[in-house]
Amino acid sequence: MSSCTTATTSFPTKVPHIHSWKNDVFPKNQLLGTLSLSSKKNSHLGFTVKTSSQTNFLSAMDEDCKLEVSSSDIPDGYSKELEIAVRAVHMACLLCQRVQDNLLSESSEHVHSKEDNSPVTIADWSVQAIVSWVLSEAYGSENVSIVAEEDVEALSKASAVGLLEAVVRTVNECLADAPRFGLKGPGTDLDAKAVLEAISRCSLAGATGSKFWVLDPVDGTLGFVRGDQYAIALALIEDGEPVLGVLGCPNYPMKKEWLSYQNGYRRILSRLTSHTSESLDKGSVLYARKGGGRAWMQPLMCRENNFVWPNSAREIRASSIDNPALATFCEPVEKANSSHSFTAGLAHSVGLRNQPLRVYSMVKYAAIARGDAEIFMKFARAGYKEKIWDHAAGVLIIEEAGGVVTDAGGRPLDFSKGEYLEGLDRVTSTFATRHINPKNHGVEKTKKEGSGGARNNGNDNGDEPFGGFFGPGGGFNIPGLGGAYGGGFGGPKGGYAKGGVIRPSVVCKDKGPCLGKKLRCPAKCFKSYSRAGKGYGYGGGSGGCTMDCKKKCVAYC
Ligand SMILES: Nc1ncnc2c1ncn2[C@@H]1O[C@H](COP(=O)(O)OS(=O)(=O)O)[C@@H](OP(=O)(O)O)[C@H]1O
Ligand SMILES: [Mg+2]
Repeated sequence: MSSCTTATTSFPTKVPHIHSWKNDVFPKNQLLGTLSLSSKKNSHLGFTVKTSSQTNFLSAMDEDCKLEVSSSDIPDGYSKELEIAVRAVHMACLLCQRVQDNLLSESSEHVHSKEDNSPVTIADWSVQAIVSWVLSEAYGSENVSIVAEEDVEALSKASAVGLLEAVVRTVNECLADAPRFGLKGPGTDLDAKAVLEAISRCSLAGATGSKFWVLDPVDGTLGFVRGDQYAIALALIEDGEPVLGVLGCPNYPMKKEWLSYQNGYRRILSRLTSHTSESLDKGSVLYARKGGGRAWMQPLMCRENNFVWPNSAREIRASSIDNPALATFCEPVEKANSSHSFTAGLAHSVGLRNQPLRVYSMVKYAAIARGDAEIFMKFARAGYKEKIWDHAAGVLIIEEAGGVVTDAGGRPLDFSKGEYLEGLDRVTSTFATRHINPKNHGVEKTKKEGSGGARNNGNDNGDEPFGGFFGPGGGFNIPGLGGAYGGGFGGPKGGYAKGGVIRPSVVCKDKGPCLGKKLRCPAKCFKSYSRAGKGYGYGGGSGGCTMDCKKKCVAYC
């Protein structure tokens, strides 16, 4: 019998409640306390981990703690890959925490500029090196294809000798800890050549293969250098679809309530309190594999402890809130990455009332998967092409947690076309929506058709569900999306134009008092947009409403 236990939570009772997030990442009045987290009671004990199928690469040090429990409802595929990926990401989180601590205490000596002016730190290269090294050791470098964000160009220059030394040192410090994560270390330190090789083994060319890993070593580099949220994102893609996703979120705590404690306070408090696996300053690692319908969240381990797989993981579920007024959407912190004014208009038009949750990096995906928010909107500048490593891990985790991820047109994201997400609907945009029963809400149909709200612009009888993401009668209707692109709503017969905006109408198909009744969105629910911002190019009108086809038979804003 396993002697391992799940550590209990240590939470100081007299902690000041502080809402002042750096850069307003979690704005004041943010709902963090008001959204209900729909967590299942399951522990991680149902998760299959077959130690017999693992290679010697996994050290024997935590054999006692491995669970031999099998589970019929979780597919067994990728269990070895998942375990190694989770261990590697935990190790990378520790590396990043160390570098971030140094960064915050030593000024910006460790921050460098890439050609696109985004800051890149020692952590980016070091994480890429260690993940590449770990995967190559596990499978043989010739068998592993990794697509990752960083290259070695800047690091190989004669002028970057000091930088390279710092990366090599960081990599070796981290790998020296490998046994604590149940991974075999290199034995002797890697030299600069080996580190550069590990980094450059990750090539963009691999993105066209049928099976490859995709890594964003530090997603949300801005958040990282500002001492805020960031993520380490590792996914395995097979035949164009993510099959494994692991998201390391070193500043995203296990408990939603802890989000309201400012990062710096959490760090100080945790040093004053006893360390457990859920100390206040500890972040988390989220993971899932395709088809299981389950996603998990683990606390980062304390620095002096050994990592035990898969102890302390708890199942997470996407939110089940279905009232837009209670829902929250996430979006990037930086306006340059996504138009805040556009999303504000869209949010208003669909009845979202809460302040947006602006958070750096793929932690937005973590927030949705954990049920801290319901929707993710990102509308990048025209011409910007989304990269696969900024989405792959998060998409899978959300989907397995019960959410839906599509582009603005309701189509699933396509990871089969190389380094970029090609063919995103019109502008680059992604949506992550809450858990919803597709059959009840008309999503299945729109997904099959390969479109969503915008698809219904061409609806010529006004009878079909609009809104693409969610049909009438439940969930959020997001008709504003189609309208905001200039298409309006409804169609030549079913729609009604006012001020350049076509109002949708719907004939209710739900059995009950509303069956057959025609509902039309009130005109006041719509307003026109000329542009969302320089360079964004969103035109047309926007607006939307919710149709209650179940009980009250009314359409309201
Ligand atoms: N102009 C522009 N538009 C849209 N997206 C861009 C743009 N430039 C960069 N990126 C990519 O966005 C990643 C950061 O996205 P976020 O959603 O985390 O944005 S934000 O940091 O919260 O503002 C960021 O990831 P990292 O580079 O890993 O930080 C980039 O891949
Ligand atoms: Mg990124």
